[in-house]
Amino acid sequence: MSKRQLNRRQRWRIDKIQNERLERARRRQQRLDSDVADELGDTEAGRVTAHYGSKVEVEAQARPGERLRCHFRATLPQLVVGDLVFFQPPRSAGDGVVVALEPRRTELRRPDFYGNLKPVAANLDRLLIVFAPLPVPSSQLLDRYLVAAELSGIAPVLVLNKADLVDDVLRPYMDELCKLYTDLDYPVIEASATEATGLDALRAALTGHCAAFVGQSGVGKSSLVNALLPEAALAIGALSERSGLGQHTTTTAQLFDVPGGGVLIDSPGIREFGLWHIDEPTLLSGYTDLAPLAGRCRFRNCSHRHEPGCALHQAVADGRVAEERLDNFFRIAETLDDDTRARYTPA
Ligand SMILES: Nc1nc2c(ncn2[C@@H]2O[C@H](COP(=O)(O)OP(=O)(O)OP(=O)(O)O)[C@@H](O)[C@H]2O)c(=O)[nH]1
Ligand SMILES: [Zn+2]
Repeated sequence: MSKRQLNRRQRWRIDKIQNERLERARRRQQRLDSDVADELGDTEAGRVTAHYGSKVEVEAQARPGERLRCHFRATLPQLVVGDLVFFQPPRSAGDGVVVALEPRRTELRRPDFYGNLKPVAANLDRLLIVFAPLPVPSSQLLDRYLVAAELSGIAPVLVLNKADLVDDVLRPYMDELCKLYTDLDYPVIEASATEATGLDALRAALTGHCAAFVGQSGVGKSSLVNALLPEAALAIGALSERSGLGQHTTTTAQLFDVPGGGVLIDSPGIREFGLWHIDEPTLLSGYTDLAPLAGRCRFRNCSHRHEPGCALHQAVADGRVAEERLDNFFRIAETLDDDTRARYTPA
Protein backbone atom coordinates (compact mmCIF):
# COMPACT_ATOMS: atom_id res chain seq x y z
CA MET A 1 0.00 0.00 0.00
CA SER A 2 1.49 3.31 -1.02
CA LYS A 3 1.79 6.16 1.35
CA ARG A 4 -0.69 8.16 -0.75
CA GLN A 5 -3.32 5.35 -0.59
CA LEU A 6 -2.84 5.07 3.12
CA ASN A 7 -3.46 8.77 3.51
CA ARG A 8 -6.59 8.55 1.44
CA ARG A 9 -7.81 5.63 3.52
CA GLN A 10 -7.01 7.50 6.69
CA ARG A 11 -8.84 10.54 5.44
CA TRP A 12 -11.84 8.40 4.58
CA ARG A 13 -11.88 6.98 8.11
CA ILE A 14 -11.55 10.40 9.65
CA ASP A 15 -14.43 11.70 7.54
CA LYS A 16 -16.50 8.69 8.48
CA ILE A 17 -15.87 9.17 12.17
CA GLN A 18 -16.58 12.87 11.90
CA ASN A 19 -19.81 12.27 10.03
CA GLU A 20 -20.92 9.75 12.61
CA ARG A 21 -20.13 12.22 15.34
CA LEU A 22 -22.09 14.96 13.61
CA GLU A 23 -25.01 12.63 13.10
CA ARG A 24 -24.97 11.63 16.77
CA ALA A 25 -24.88 15.31 17.80
CA ARG A 26 -27.77 16.07 15.43
CA ARG A 27 -29.84 13.23 16.86
CA ARG A 28 -29.02 14.29 20.42
CA GLN A 29 -30.14 17.88 19.66
CA GLN A 30 -33.33 16.50 18.08
CA ARG A 31 -34.04 14.54 21.26
CA LEU A 32 -33.36 17.62 23.39
CA ASP A 33 -35.64 19.73 21.20
CA SER A 34 -38.44 17.24 21.50
CA ASP A 35 -37.96 17.06 25.29
CA VAL A 36 -38.31 20.84 25.50
CA ALA A 37 -41.30 20.67 23.16
CA ASP A 38 -42.84 18.05 25.45
CA GLU A 39 -42.17 20.31 28.41
CA LEU A 40 -43.44 23.56 26.92
CA GLY A 41 -45.56 22.19 24.09
CA ASP A 42 -48.82 22.03 25.96
CA THR A 43 -48.12 24.93 28.31
CA GLU A 44 -49.94 28.22 28.44
CA ALA A 45 -48.97 31.68 29.61
CA GLY A 46 -50.68 32.76 32.82
CA ARG A 47 -50.48 34.89 35.93
CA VAL A 48 -50.41 33.76 39.55
CA THR A 49 -53.59 35.12 41.18
CA ALA A 50 -53.37 33.59 44.65
CA HIS A 51 -50.94 31.59 46.72
CA TYR A 52 -51.72 28.81 49.18
CA GLY A 53 -48.35 27.53 50.39
CA SER A 54 -47.86 24.38 48.35
CA LYS A 55 -50.19 25.43 45.54
CA VAL A 56 -50.95 28.48 43.47
CA GLU A 57 -53.94 29.65 41.52
CA VAL A 58 -53.19 30.69 37.95
CA GLU A 59 -55.26 32.65 35.47
CA ALA A 60 -54.66 31.70 31.84
CA GLN A 61 -53.71 34.71 29.76
CA ALA A 62 -55.86 33.48 26.89
CA ARG A 63 -58.96 33.04 29.06
CA PRO A 64 -59.31 35.94 31.51
CA GLY A 65 -61.45 35.04 34.50
CA GLU A 66 -60.67 31.33 34.32
CA ARG A 67 -58.50 30.34 37.26
CA LEU A 68 -56.85 26.98 37.79
CA ARG A 69 -55.19 25.43 40.77
CA CYS A 70 -51.62 24.37 40.06
CA HIS A 71 -48.67 22.66 41.66
CA PHE A 72 -45.33 24.09 40.79
CA ARG A 73 -41.99 22.55 39.89
CA ALA A 74 -39.72 22.28 42.92
CA THR A 75 -36.92 23.85 40.91
CA LEU A 76 -38.81 27.17 40.66
CA PRO A 77 -38.20 30.00 43.12
CA GLN A 78 -40.99 30.85 45.56
CA LEU A 79 -43.88 32.01 43.39
CA VAL A 80 -45.81 35.13 44.42
CA VAL A 81 -49.01 36.80 43.30
CA GLY A 82 -48.50 38.69 40.04
CA ASP A 83 -45.87 36.27 38.73
CA LEU A 84 -46.10 35.60 34.99
CA VAL A 85 -45.67 31.89 34.39
CA PHE A 86 -46.01 29.06 31.91
CA PHE A 87 -48.16 26.21 33.12
CA GLN A 88 -49.61 22.91 31.95
CA PRO A 89 -53.37 23.04 32.44
CA PRO A 90 -54.84 20.14 34.41
CA ARG A 91 -55.33 17.10 32.14
CA SER A 92 -58.44 15.77 33.90
CA ALA A 93 -59.75 16.52 37.37
CA GLY A 94 -56.30 17.14 38.89
CA ASP A 95 -54.18 20.22 39.29
CA GLY A 96 -52.12 21.93 36.63
CA VAL A 97 -48.37 22.37 36.87
CA VAL A 98 -46.39 25.61 36.68
CA VAL A 99 -43.19 24.77 34.75
CA ALA A 100 -41.52 28.14 34.12
CA LEU A 101 -41.36 31.66 35.55
CA GLU A 102 -40.82 34.83 33.54
CA PRO A 103 -38.27 37.28 34.94
CA ARG A 104 -40.02 39.77 37.30
CA ARG A 105 -40.19 43.41 36.22
CA THR A 106 -40.63 44.56 39.81
CA GLU A 107 -40.66 42.88 43.18
CA LEU A 108 -42.39 44.15 46.28
CA ARG A 109 -40.52 42.72 49.23
CA ARG A 110 -40.88 42.62 52.98
CA PRO A 111 -39.07 40.81 55.78
CA ASP A 112 -40.22 37.32 56.70
CA PHE A 113 -40.33 35.91 60.23
CA TYR A 114 -36.53 35.66 60.29
CA GLY A 115 -35.96 39.18 58.99
CA ASN A 116 -34.98 38.11 55.47
CA LEU A 117 -36.51 40.17 52.68
CA LYS A 118 -38.90 38.03 50.64
CA PRO A 119 -40.97 38.98 47.60
CA VAL A 120 -44.71 39.27 48.30
CA ALA A 121 -45.92 40.50 44.91
CA ALA A 122 -44.40 40.61 41.44
CA ASN A 123 -44.72 42.87 38.44
CA LEU A 124 -46.55 45.72 40.18
CA ASP A 125 -46.16 48.92 38.18
CA ARG A 126 -48.39 51.25 40.19
CA LEU A 127 -48.74 51.90 43.88
CA LEU A 128 -51.79 53.79 45.16
CA ILE A 129 -50.70 55.40 48.42
CA VAL A 130 -53.85 56.19 50.39
CA PHE A 131 -54.10 58.85 53.08
CA ALA A 132 -57.06 60.62 54.67
CA PRO A 133 -57.93 63.44 57.08
CA LEU A 134 -58.39 60.64 59.62
CA PRO A 135 -56.10 59.01 60.76
CA VAL A 136 -54.21 62.35 60.70
CA PRO A 137 -51.75 62.19 57.79
CA SER A 138 -48.08 63.07 57.98
CA SER A 139 -45.76 63.93 55.13
CA GLN A 140 -43.10 61.79 56.81
CA LEU A 141 -45.24 58.69 56.42
CA LEU A 142 -46.12 59.61 52.82
CA ASP A 143 -42.42 60.17 52.11
CA ARG A 144 -41.67 56.69 53.44
CA TYR A 145 -44.19 55.15 51.03
CA LEU A 146 -42.97 57.28 48.13
CA VAL A 147 -39.32 56.40 48.70
CA ALA A 148 -40.19 52.71 49.03
CA ALA A 149 -42.12 52.91 45.74
CA GLU A 150 -39.27 54.72 43.98
CA LEU A 151 -36.72 52.20 45.22
CA SER A 152 -38.91 49.33 44.00
CA GLY A 153 -39.35 50.95 40.59
CA ILE A 154 -43.13 51.16 41.03
CA ALA A 155 -44.85 54.41 40.00
CA PRO A 156 -46.68 55.96 42.97
CA VAL A 157 -50.03 57.78 42.92
CA LEU A 158 -51.27 59.54 46.06
CA VAL A 159 -54.92 59.09 46.96
CA LEU A 160 -56.57 61.47 49.40
CA ASN A 161 -59.54 59.40 50.57
CA LYS A 162 -62.41 60.54 52.84
CA ALA A 163 -62.51 63.82 50.92
CA ASP A 164 -66.04 64.17 52.33
CA LEU A 165 -64.46 64.83 55.76
CA VAL A 166 -62.33 67.72 54.50
CA ASP A 167 -64.17 70.78 55.84
CA ASP A 168 -63.18 74.46 55.75
CA VAL A 169 -60.96 74.03 58.79
CA LEU A 170 -59.04 71.06 57.35
CA ARG A 171 -58.92 72.31 53.77
CA PRO A 172 -55.84 74.59 54.01
CA TYR A 173 -53.80 71.86 55.74
CA MET A 174 -54.79 69.19 53.22
CA ASP A 175 -54.17 71.55 50.28
CA GLU A 176 -50.70 72.34 51.57
CA LEU A 177 -49.92 68.65 52.03
CA CYS A 178 -51.10 67.85 48.51
CA LYS A 179 -49.12 70.77 47.07
CA LEU A 180 -45.90 69.40 48.58
CA TYR A 181 -46.35 66.39 46.29
CA THR A 182 -47.95 67.89 43.20
CA ASP A 183 -44.92 70.25 43.13
CA LEU A 184 -42.81 67.09 42.81
CA ASP A 185 -45.04 65.90 39.94
CA TYR A 186 -46.60 63.11 41.97
CA PRO A 187 -50.25 62.73 40.94
CA VAL A 188 -52.82 63.24 43.71
CA ILE A 189 -56.37 61.92 43.37
CA GLU A 190 -59.10 63.09 45.76
CA ALA A 191 -61.73 60.49 46.47
CA SER A 192 -64.37 59.35 48.90
CA ALA A 193 -65.18 55.67 49.13
CA THR A 194 -68.40 56.33 51.04
CA GLU A 195 -69.65 59.18 48.79
CA ALA A 196 -68.38 57.41 45.64
CA THR A 197 -66.50 60.46 44.40
CA GLY A 198 -63.20 60.40 42.53
CA LEU A 199 -63.80 56.79 41.54
CA ASP A 200 -63.53 57.49 37.81
CA ALA A 201 -60.09 59.03 38.30
CA LEU A 202 -59.07 56.01 40.39
CA ARG A 203 -60.37 53.60 37.74
CA ALA A 204 -58.36 55.47 35.13
CA ALA A 205 -55.26 55.17 37.34
CA LEU A 206 -55.81 51.41 37.63
CA THR A 207 -56.72 50.60 34.04
CA GLY A 208 -53.95 48.85 32.16
CA HIS A 209 -51.79 48.58 35.27
CA CYS A 210 -50.83 46.05 37.87
CA ALA A 211 -51.58 48.03 41.02
CA ALA A 212 -51.87 47.78 44.80
CA PHE A 213 -53.27 50.02 47.54
CA VAL A 214 -51.01 50.81 50.49
CA GLY A 215 -51.43 53.15 53.44
CA GLN A 216 -51.98 53.36 57.17
CA SER A 217 -54.66 51.26 58.81
CA GLY A 218 -58.05 52.96 58.66
CA VAL A 219 -57.45 55.27 55.70
CA GLY A 220 -60.05 53.31 53.71
CA LYS A 221 -58.15 50.91 51.46
CA SER A 222 -60.73 48.12 51.78
CA SER A 223 -63.54 50.64 51.31
CA LEU A 224 -61.90 51.87 48.10
CA VAL A 225 -61.30 48.36 46.77
CA ASN A 226 -64.93 47.48 47.48
CA ALA A 227 -66.21 50.69 45.89
CA LEU A 228 -64.11 50.12 42.78
CA LEU A 229 -64.42 46.36 42.44
CA PRO A 230 -67.56 45.12 44.18
CA GLU A 231 -66.75 41.62 42.93
CA ALA A 232 -63.45 41.64 44.87
CA ALA A 233 -65.15 41.32 48.26
CA LEU A 234 -67.25 38.44 46.94
CA ALA A 235 -64.24 36.81 45.33
CA ILE A 236 -62.34 36.63 48.62
CA GLY A 237 -65.12 34.62 50.26
CA ALA A 238 -65.62 32.36 47.25
CA LEU A 239 -61.94 31.67 46.95
CA SER A 240 -61.50 30.49 50.52
CA GLU A 241 -64.52 28.23 50.08
CA ARG A 242 -63.25 26.77 46.83
CA SER A 243 -59.73 26.14 48.09
CA GLY A 244 -61.12 24.38 51.15
CA LEU A 245 -58.26 25.85 53.11
CA GLY A 246 -60.46 27.92 55.37
CA GLN A 247 -60.18 31.38 56.79
CA HIS A 248 -56.45 31.95 56.72
CA THR A 249 -56.44 32.03 52.93
CA THR A 250 -57.90 35.54 53.12
CA THR A 251 -54.63 36.68 54.65
CA THR A 252 -52.69 35.68 51.52
CA ALA A 253 -52.39 37.96 48.53
CA GLN A 254 -55.22 38.02 46.01
CA LEU A 255 -55.36 39.40 42.53
CA PHE A 256 -58.47 40.97 41.02
CA ASP A 257 -59.15 41.82 37.40
CA VAL A 258 -59.95 45.46 36.74
CA PRO A 259 -62.78 46.03 34.24
CA GLY A 260 -61.22 47.52 31.13
CA GLY A 261 -57.89 45.80 31.74
CA GLY A 262 -55.35 45.68 34.51
CA VAL A 263 -55.19 43.95 37.86
CA LEU A 264 -55.31 44.91 41.51
CA ILE A 265 -53.30 42.94 44.06
CA ASP A 266 -54.32 43.07 47.70
CA SER A 267 -52.92 41.45 50.82
CA PRO A 268 -52.05 42.42 54.38
CA GLY A 269 -48.36 41.90 53.54
CA ILE A 270 -48.56 44.42 50.72
CA ARG A 271 -50.53 46.90 52.83
CA GLU A 272 -47.65 46.93 55.31
CA PHE A 273 -45.26 47.78 52.52
CA GLY A 274 -42.49 50.01 53.81
CA LEU A 275 -38.82 50.79 53.97
CA TRP A 276 -36.80 47.78 54.97
CA HIS A 277 -33.11 47.18 55.25
CA ILE A 278 -31.80 50.30 53.56
CA ASP A 279 -28.94 52.63 54.40
CA GLU A 280 -28.92 56.43 54.30
CA PRO A 281 -27.49 56.84 50.76
CA THR A 282 -30.19 54.50 49.47
CA LEU A 283 -32.85 56.53 51.31
CA LEU A 284 -31.46 59.66 49.64
CA SER A 285 -31.65 58.01 46.21
CA GLY A 286 -35.38 57.43 46.76
CA TYR A 287 -35.98 61.18 47.30
CA THR A 288 -36.48 62.34 43.71
CA ASP A 289 -35.82 65.98 44.67
CA LEU A 290 -32.73 65.30 46.81
CA ALA A 291 -31.16 62.45 44.82
CA PRO A 292 -29.76 64.66 42.01
CA LEU A 293 -27.89 66.69 44.70
CA ALA A 294 -25.99 63.69 46.03
CA GLY A 295 -22.28 64.20 45.45
CA ARG A 296 -22.63 67.97 44.91
CA CYS A 297 -21.64 69.00 48.44
CA ARG A 298 -18.33 70.76 49.04
CA PHE A 299 -17.04 67.78 51.02
CA ARG A 300 -17.17 64.45 49.29
CA ASN A 301 -18.06 62.64 52.53
CA CYS A 302 -20.58 65.33 53.61
CA SER A 303 -22.96 64.04 56.29
CA HIS A 304 -25.40 66.82 55.28
CA ARG A 305 -25.68 67.64 58.98
CA HIS A 306 -23.19 70.34 59.88
CA GLU A 307 -20.75 70.88 57.00
CA PRO A 308 -20.59 74.17 55.10
CA GLY A 309 -21.35 74.01 51.38
CA CYS A 310 -23.91 71.21 51.72
CA ALA A 311 -25.87 70.94 48.47
CA LEU A 312 -29.01 69.69 50.22
CA HIS A 313 -29.21 72.66 52.59
CA GLN A 314 -28.30 75.06 49.79
CA ALA A 315 -31.20 73.72 47.71
CA VAL A 316 -33.59 74.35 50.62
CA ALA A 317 -32.16 77.87 51.13
CA ASP A 318 -32.68 78.59 47.41
CA GLY A 319 -36.26 77.30 47.54
CA ARG A 320 -35.53 74.46 45.11
CA VAL A 321 -36.36 71.78 47.67
CA ALA A 322 -39.08 71.94 50.34
CA GLU A 323 -37.66 72.14 53.85
CA GLU A 324 -40.25 69.62 55.00
CA ARG A 325 -38.79 67.00 52.66
CA LEU A 326 -35.27 67.45 53.95
CA ASP A 327 -36.54 67.39 57.57
CA ASN A 328 -38.39 64.15 56.83
CA PHE A 329 -35.28 62.71 55.22
CA PHE A 330 -33.30 63.29 58.44
CA ARG A 331 -36.06 61.92 60.66
CA ILE A 332 -36.45 58.80 58.55
CA ALA A 333 -32.66 58.36 58.41
CA GLU A 334 -32.67 58.22 62.21
CA THR A 335 -35.12 55.31 62.14
CA LEU A 336 -33.25 53.24 59.55
CA ASP A 337 -31.41 51.24 62.21
CA ASP A 338 -34.76 50.12 63.61
CA ASP A 339 -35.84 49.09 60.13
CA THR A 340 -32.70 47.08 59.59
CA ARG A 341 -33.72 44.94 62.48
CA ALA A 342 -36.91 43.33 61.24
CA ARG A 343 -39.96 45.14 62.51
CA TYR A 344 -42.18 42.31 61.37
CA THR A 345 -44.15 40.60 64.07
CA PRO A 346 -46.06 37.49 63.04
CA ALA A 347 -49.84 37.85 63.07
N1 LIG B 1 -66.22 59.44 55.85
C1 LIG B 1 -65.59 58.48 55.18
N2 LIG B 1 -65.28 57.32 55.82
C2 LIG B 1 -64.62 56.36 55.12
C3 LIG B 1 -64.28 56.53 53.77
N3 LIG B 1 -63.63 55.43 53.34
C4 LIG B 1 -63.57 54.59 54.40
N4 LIG B 1 -64.18 55.15 55.48
C5 LIG B 1 -64.29 54.55 56.81
O1 LIG B 1 -63.01 54.43 57.40
C6 LIG B 1 -62.92 53.23 58.19
C7 LIG B 1 -61.75 52.41 57.77
O2 LIG B 1 -61.92 51.95 56.44
P1 LIG B 1 -61.22 50.65 55.86
O3 LIG B 1 -61.61 50.54 54.43
O4 LIG B 1 -61.47 49.49 56.73
O5 LIG B 1 -59.69 51.06 56.01
P2 LIG B 1 -58.40 50.22 55.60
O6 LIG B 1 -57.41 51.20 55.09
O7 LIG B 1 -58.78 49.12 54.69
O8 LIG B 1 -57.92 49.66 56.99
P3 LIG B 1 -57.03 48.33 57.25
O9 LIG B 1 -57.84 47.15 56.79
O10 LIG B 1 -56.83 48.36 58.75
O11 LIG B 1 -55.75 48.49 56.52
C8 LIG B 1 -64.26 52.54 58.02
O12 LIG B 1 -65.08 52.84 59.13
C9 LIG B 1 -64.84 53.15 56.76
O13 LIG B 1 -66.23 53.14 56.74
C10 LIG B 1 -64.66 57.78 53.12
O14 LIG B 1 -64.39 58.02 51.93
N5 LIG B 1 -65.29 58.70 53.88
ZN1 LIG C 1 -24.22 67.67 52.15
